[in-house]
Amino acid sequence: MILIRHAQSQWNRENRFTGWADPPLTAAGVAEAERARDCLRIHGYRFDAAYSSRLQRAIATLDILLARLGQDSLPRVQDWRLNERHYGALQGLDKAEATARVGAHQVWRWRRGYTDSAAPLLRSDPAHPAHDLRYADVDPQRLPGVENLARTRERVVGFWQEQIIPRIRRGERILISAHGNTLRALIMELAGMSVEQVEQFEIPTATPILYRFDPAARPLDWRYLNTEPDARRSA
Ligand SMILES: O=C(O)[C@H](O)COP(=O)(O)O
Repeated sequence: MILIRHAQSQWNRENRFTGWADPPLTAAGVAEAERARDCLRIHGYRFDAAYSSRLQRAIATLDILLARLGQDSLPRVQDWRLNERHYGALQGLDKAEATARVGAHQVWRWRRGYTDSAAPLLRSDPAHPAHDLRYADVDPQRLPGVENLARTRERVVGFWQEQIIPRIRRGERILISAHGNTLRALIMELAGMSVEQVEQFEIPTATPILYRFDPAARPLDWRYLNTEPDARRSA
């Protein structure tokens, strides 16, 4: 299985809290995704199933990866449970401005703390996902106005058990394009990380992670694939 955090988005570049907001990739992000795709192509990766969140930065990253792997026609599933952790009222704020206002430690707790979360978006707020038609098929009670990493982990693990484990048991090769915090939560679960470990764990954009499993879908190990042009052949 290959996991990948989407390439640089407009709000990554502007250093703004993003969560379920939906900025596009930047030109640098497109180039980053193309480097990841070349890395997968050189190693001959092919996939039986492809998943992303419902946010365009993850969908576009997946499309770029599949296009030149000759897998344009592979069906893609967009599952809301792969969306980034919902950042509540922080969404859209500049991370540096937030740091100036409340201090680096508080901002770190919001971003990396396992149980911390910011103020929620109210259900009456038009920006709450319950008003977004893209989630019209989801039970509105399940749509968050803010999440900590623990809550994010619950929905990602639900997705994992329902969608991915049966495929791995059938020997299928899976590609998942998602987000920094959903992948932190998923790898915490698969690798058995402690809360202290996951709080220190960062995932770079557009860097493929190769995850291996035994036939019973028990995780064996994982590593990053090196996308630097000179390193690709020997990775
Ligand atoms: O949602 C965001 O702002 C980013 O995708 C991830 O942000 P983080 O590094 O602050 O968790």
